[in-house]
Amino acid sequence: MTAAADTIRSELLSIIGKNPEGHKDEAVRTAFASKLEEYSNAEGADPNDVIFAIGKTVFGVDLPDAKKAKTNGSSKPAEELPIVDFDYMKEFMKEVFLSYGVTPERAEICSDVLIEADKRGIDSHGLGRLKPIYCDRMDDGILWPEKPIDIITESETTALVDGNLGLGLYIGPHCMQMAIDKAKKYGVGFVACRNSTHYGIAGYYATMATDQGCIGFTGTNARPSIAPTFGVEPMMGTNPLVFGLPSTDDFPFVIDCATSVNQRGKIEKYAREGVDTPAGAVIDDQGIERTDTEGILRDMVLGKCALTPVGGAGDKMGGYKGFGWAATVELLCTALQSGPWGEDICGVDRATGKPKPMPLGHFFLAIDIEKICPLDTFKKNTGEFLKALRESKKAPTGPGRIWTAGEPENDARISRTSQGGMKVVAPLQKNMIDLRNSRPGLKEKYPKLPFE
Ligand SMILES: NC(=O)c1ccc[n+]([C@@H]2O[C@H](COP(=O)([O-])OP(=O)(O)OC[C@H]3O[C@@H](n4cnc5c(N)ncnc54)[C@H](O)[C@@H]3O)[C@@H](O)[C@H]2O)c1
Ligand SMILES: O=C(O)C[C@H](O)C(=O)O
Repeated sequence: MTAAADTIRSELLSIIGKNPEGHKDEAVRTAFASKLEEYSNAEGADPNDVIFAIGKTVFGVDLPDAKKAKTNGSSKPAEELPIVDFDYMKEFMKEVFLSYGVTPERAEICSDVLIEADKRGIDSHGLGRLKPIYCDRMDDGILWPEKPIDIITESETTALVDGNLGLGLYIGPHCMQMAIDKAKKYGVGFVACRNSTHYGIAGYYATMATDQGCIGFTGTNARPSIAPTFGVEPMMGTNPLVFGLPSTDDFPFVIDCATSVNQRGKIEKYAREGVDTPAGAVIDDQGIERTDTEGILRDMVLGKCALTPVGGAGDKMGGYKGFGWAATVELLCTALQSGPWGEDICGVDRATGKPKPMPLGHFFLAIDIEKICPLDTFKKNTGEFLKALRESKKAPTGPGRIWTAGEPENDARISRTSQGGMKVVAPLQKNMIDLRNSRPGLKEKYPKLPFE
């Protein structure tokens, strides 16, 4: 949120705070209505801000949707953003990878991992990451578009792989397929990987396993972000710890999330939308909560603030559990691989500010279910339990529905597909235009993008 929007919002809160019965007073109602409209026109105001709901239900001020703020970094409200077809978007991303010299087969898989994030509604890790993360790192020479994948050690059921700082987006699928192939032969397959780079949504790999009748398990480390419980220094990546299990549902059970309250991509998304980071997700070097999104992103690079583990800071809500899971992932990504962690993978030389390589580790485990019990039996057992969870008694205070992991992503896929694709927010439109204008061959292929 911009400082101007923030100030107006504080004024609105102050009107509410100072006038507990203000909604009954015509003068207060008028003042609130005009301030709310001012807020709705301020750059960076959040159209989903609860203040609009308070305005409507308490003060009876119902601004038309189009007035509810400049959204998504654009002067257009969300409903006016262009919807771009997924296939178009995937092809565009593939062309970008090809323009860097990535082979067609690998460019295809890299763009598939990214578009899958957008299809699943994981906006933090799809098109939004093409640039700044992957393209900028290739431009900076800290991540290589094309490198061999070397097998360092291998047995029937295990392997250690070296990605040579190529794109994690093709190294990840390669390693998970190795683990699945081993599982299909011997029951289980475990692949540890070193010298890789950012591999995108971990759930992609768990789903590769479930699609092939396996239980999938994966994790990756990442640039240091999470502080230990009772600490303030970013020591661990946001380190997703992810399981996938097939079921009779139309979608697998996939618990795909970071071991921090918020991951960094989500904070980048808040920045694109111009909104604050929710309190509790970030602390400064004194352990004080921070919500200023832009400042957080800047200071995280310098290691001056940290993300809290799942469960939050301290031990009241069990933050030490998230801390333990994040540490487990970091260990599984470094101990077998003798890989670096912490400042050695922060991506920036903190003395000079220059970008530096960030060799990451991943792990992938696949278990072939048929080697233990019939796949259909397993799916039926999982499906029945998940259905029972969803059908269990709902909290009267909640939305009246229970989801199981993987379901929100399935819902997003259905609704986005039915709307014809994805909304491309203004900052991402700009990134696409920049890439089209700067990458060889793209101007000819894309003289006009769908939103131009
Ligand atoms: N490559 C990396 O370094 C890296 C690091 C961190 C995160 N990530 C990726 O970022 C993505 C988002 O991570 P996140 O931590 O923001 O995830 P999140 O907090 O959005 O949680 C997503 C998970 O929770 C489930 N879920 C969501 N709402 C639910 C509900 N109401 N009830 C039941 N289940 C629910 C989803 O099905 C999903 O499994 C993931 O794909 C993750 O793999 C990648
Ligand atoms: O951005 C990272 O370094 C890891 C991950 O993708 C995240 O968003 O936290």
